[in-house]
Amino acid sequence: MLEVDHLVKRYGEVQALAGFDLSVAAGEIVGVVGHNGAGKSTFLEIVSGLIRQDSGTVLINGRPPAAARAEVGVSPQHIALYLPVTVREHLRLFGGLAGLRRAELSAAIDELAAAMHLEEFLDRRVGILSGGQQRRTQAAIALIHRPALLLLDEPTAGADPETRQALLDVVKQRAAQGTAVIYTTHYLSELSELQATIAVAKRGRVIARGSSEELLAGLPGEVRVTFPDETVSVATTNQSATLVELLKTAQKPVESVDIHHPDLDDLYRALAVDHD
Ligand SMILES: Nc1ncnc2c1ncn2[C@@H]1O[C@H](COP(=O)(O)OP(=O)(O)OP(=O)(O)O)[C@@H](O)[C@H]1O
Repeated sequence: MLEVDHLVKRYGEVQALAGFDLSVAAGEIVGVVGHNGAGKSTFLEIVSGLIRQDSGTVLINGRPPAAARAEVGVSPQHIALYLPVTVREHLRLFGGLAGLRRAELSAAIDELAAAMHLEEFLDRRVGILSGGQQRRTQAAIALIHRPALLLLDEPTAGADPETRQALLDVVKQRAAQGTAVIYTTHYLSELSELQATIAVAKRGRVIARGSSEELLAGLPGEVRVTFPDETVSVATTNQSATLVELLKTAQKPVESVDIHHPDLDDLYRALAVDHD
């Protein structure tokens, strides 16, 4: 559905993308993770048709971004809304621009308002909404015309748990209906919940791709057991077996145990070591 081949983009001295490759199938959710400045937003801006690459290709159902705008829904990282305009007017405007007719548009607004918990403030001006409510409005704009490709750039940044869950549920539902989704986030737990394929971006390239289980498998976690006079800490890929062993062989009272499972931070660290 989306084929991205060797994208390169420079901003003066800064090499934002240095050969970025990614493919996404219909119905697939790909979570793009990576340190600040890895090139995630630049990649999404090119796929959205907002900026142009220096070289490389992007094909959305066989067409370049400029010819495929109607098929793409975008929720940018930074809130981009018209403050004096209501939520409903935003959805009407963007739905209308994407070609939805009256009845279709009203039905789409009602459906999204319910799914994203927007009903209560549908007729309020965006300028007086909270940050989380603005986030939900921004995501709803991306979804209103049922795009075949959904680009969500940190859609849950600063969102409360209710907003986050509403968004995750809608994304799962759309993917199940065949929408291809690219989702950038710094929260690996969201990508696990979405059962997303993870693409790790580093310095303008995708350096690893797989499920979170695949990427985290083999990374060591840690088991720490605290005794009255010392703390023993063991790096291990099998935390429960290591803990049982430590407790069995302990010759003194145990004050506390602490198990650390590998997470996104460990993944970042491991990748940094492997690829520097
Ligand atoms: N308009 C611009 N002008 C100059 N440099 C830019 C511009 N946009 C991005 N950059 C630079 O390109 C690099 C990649 O930025 P980008 O925003 O794509 O990273 P990111 O992975 O989305 O980061 P974050 O997680 O912080 O959102 C950074 O070094 C950034 O400073």
